[in-house]
Amino acid sequence: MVFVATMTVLLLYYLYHILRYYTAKLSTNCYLIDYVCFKPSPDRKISTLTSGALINRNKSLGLSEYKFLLKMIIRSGIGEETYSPRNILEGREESPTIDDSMLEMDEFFKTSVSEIFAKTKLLPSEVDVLVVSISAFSPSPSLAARIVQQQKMRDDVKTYNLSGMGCSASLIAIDLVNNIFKSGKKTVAMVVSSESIVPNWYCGNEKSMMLSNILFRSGGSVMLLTNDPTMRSRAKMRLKCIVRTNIGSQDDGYNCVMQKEDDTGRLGFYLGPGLPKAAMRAFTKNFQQLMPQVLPYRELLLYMWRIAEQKVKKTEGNSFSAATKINYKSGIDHFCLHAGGTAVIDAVGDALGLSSYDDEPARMTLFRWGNTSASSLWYVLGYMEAKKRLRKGDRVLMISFGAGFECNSCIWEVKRDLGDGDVWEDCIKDYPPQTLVNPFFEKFGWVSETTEETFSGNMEAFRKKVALSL
Ligand SMILES: CC(C)(COP(=O)(O)OP(=O)(O)OC[C@H]1O[C@@H](n2cnc3c(N)ncnc32)[C@H](O)[C@@H]1OP(=O)(O)O)[C@@H](O)C(=O)NCCC(=O)NCCSC(=O)CC(=O)O
Repeated sequence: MVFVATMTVLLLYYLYHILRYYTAKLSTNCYLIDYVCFKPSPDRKISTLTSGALINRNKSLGLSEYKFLLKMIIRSGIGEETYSPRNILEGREESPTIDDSMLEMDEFFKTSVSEIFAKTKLLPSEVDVLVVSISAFSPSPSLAARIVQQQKMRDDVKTYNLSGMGCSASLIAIDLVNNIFKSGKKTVAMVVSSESIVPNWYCGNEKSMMLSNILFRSGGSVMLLTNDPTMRSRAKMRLKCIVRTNIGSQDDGYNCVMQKEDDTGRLGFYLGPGLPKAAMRAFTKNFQQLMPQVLPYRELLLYMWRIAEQKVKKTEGNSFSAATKINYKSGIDHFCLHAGGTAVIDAVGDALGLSSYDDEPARMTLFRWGNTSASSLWYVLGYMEAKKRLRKGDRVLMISFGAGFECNSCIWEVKRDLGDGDVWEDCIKDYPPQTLVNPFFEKFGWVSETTEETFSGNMEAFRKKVALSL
């Protein structure tokens, strides 16, 4: 009798631990419950005419800078409907205040954070972990604390505030959450990603710093994630793997994106001409690590064979040129690329042999929203969803780049057919448009034909003509 009782207790004890082990294992998955992107109000749109007036306010620009800006704007892949902070629209870009920066953040927080709770029917009090990734505005108390205050979150919520980590910070935040989830304790995490444009509008005339004014626009995204297996039927996607690469030990990688002052002391973001090359180097390294987790064995063997062949024959090129015949689409269904700029999208697209269908979500995001930095990936994903491209079982590759220089990528598995329109709802039927040409050339094309002699070097007369074109 005693023996049977002892054996039963022992059996129950082992069963309990086996059950706990498997429950904990199940709770280490990372599920994306839902996400929302921010759509600022229509009065914040920055059209060709508003941009023209904005450029004309910068008295430090000479004819060569006007020509550069015109060329860049025409080639940027950015359309007429992106959003700017209010201080810039009000003509106060040279003297931003903390209140201006807070206003830009608050409009996003108050709309999108509230929206995700309404959408998921979760409560702010159910959030255990909050990670905010906003790179270039880091006030005290932190922006994470501001969200806790606005949403009246629990006093044991664990907050993390990632700053200075650039456009790739949203995947860095996901990586952080994924690592927290590995503890096995059931957790709900919220990631809030955006960028602050207000304090970083560049009012000088250094070309590599003016470029950021053309590319970066206001936006933001909020994601709710969990490792709780009881919530997995509600989840949109499950994280399969995430790979992070940092080439900051190499000077050109470290220096190619940098917040700095120009020679006259004007603050801004420097985007070096070497950025696309650094991005490709980081991407090559990142992808080498990601590939074994993505490609089917046949493609993987083919890839390794090609690399070996290249080494034996001592032919030039990176792992992508070695692997030109590799079919990446055999392991990935959708390519969610950071909408950082046309050169970056082109480079990744060429390396992976992507079709115009594959890179359409990134190009359309750049056109409609501009480079919204850390949040841009989620607008790209939103485009895929609004187009009803994401089907149960599909794999989505997200690739992001950011200051550091970092390339971070991950694979998501779609858990059910998705078709939420979110911020694309009212316009998705118009995309892709017939042309991505913006009206800058039509309005200001004459600038490229202008020489110093045309205005006898009189920039005031030149600016007056620009004003008349508005
Ligand atoms: C700016 C562009 C749209 C221009 O397109 P083009 O097809 O015209 O490009 P191009 O290379 O022929 O360049 C045209 C002219 O611009 C000049 N030029 C190009 N890039 C420049 C730069 N960064 N600084 C200064 N000049 C630059 C070239 O020398 C050339 O000059 P000339 O005419 O005299 O020969 C593209 O180059 C682009 O998308 N670049 C990458 C943008 C970028 O850095 N995005 C990432 C943002 S950072 C990010 O997203 C992450 C983060 O911040 O963390």
